[in-house]
Amino acid sequence: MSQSSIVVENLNTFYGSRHILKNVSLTVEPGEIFIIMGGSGSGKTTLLNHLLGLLIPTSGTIRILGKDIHAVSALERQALRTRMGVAFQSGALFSSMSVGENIALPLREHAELDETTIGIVTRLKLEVVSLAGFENLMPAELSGGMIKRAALARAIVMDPRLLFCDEPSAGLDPVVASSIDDLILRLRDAMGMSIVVVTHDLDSAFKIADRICVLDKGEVLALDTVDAIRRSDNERIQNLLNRRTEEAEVDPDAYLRRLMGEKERSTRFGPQARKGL
Ligand SMILES: Nc1ncnc2c1ncn2[C@@H]1O[C@H](COP(=O)(O)OP(=O)(O)OP(=O)(O)O)[C@@H](O)[C@H]1O
Repeated sequence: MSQSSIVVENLNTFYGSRHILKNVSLTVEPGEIFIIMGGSGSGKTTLLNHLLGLLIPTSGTIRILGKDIHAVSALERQALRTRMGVAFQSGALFSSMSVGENIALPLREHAELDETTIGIVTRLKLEVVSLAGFENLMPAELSGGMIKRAALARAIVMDPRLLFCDEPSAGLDPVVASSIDDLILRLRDAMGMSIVVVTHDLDSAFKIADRICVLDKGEVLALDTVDAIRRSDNERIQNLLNRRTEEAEVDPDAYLRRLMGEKERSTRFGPQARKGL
């Protein structure tokens, strides 16, 4: 069997005396789309920062592409990072540079390529994310969805073996969010890299995930396939899934009844209804 792209073993993190990540162990396999989910404050960003080598664990190990990210030399760590692409939630494009310049930046910093080749690679990657012809626009001229696409183009410009996406559909309307999901699936199929996605968006997670890691208060509550997570009878997982239902589905009649001070009659959100999720 081929080597896992990421292996995390017994990761513990403290912020001061607060135990934030508790004995987290997981693997991410080659070509897998691996989702990290969990409620606010559950530790998703902290875990992502660990996978990127930006935080030092209190205890435990993190192996990226076979290397312990904190045991290697600074030079090796730098080399590892060039094999990892990151698309940040905000896009994190430089506002003073055109879209094309933003995407070319990693090539200029890390690859020894002439300007013609940099231009070709940049335009190729823009094409991959359906932004061909937009290279001369400035980030401020892009829509929210286009910013996410440009951020993905920059993240893949070095042909990474690992791609990390932080809340790729945050702030987008459902149609645009779904097109970003499709793009993530397409990137994995075309480039074969492992993709780690941090998201709050359950629909997106269910659509693109091979496996989902559910964090709860810094612990791995579940780590399994989409089907297994959906079928889980673990109450905490069901609560997490149902939170989405309650937020997403506002029953206007029930709302009015509540405002009128009537007792809830509808069983729509009752325990039986939840089981049908
Ligand atoms: N630099 C820090 N110093 C102290 N505590 C922190 C720090 N960063 C995060 N925390 C705490 O660690 C816990 C986990 O935070 P984290 O940002 O990883 O959660 P999250 O799941 O990404 O949340 P969200 O979805 O709201 O972004 C939270 O209780 C948070 O308050």
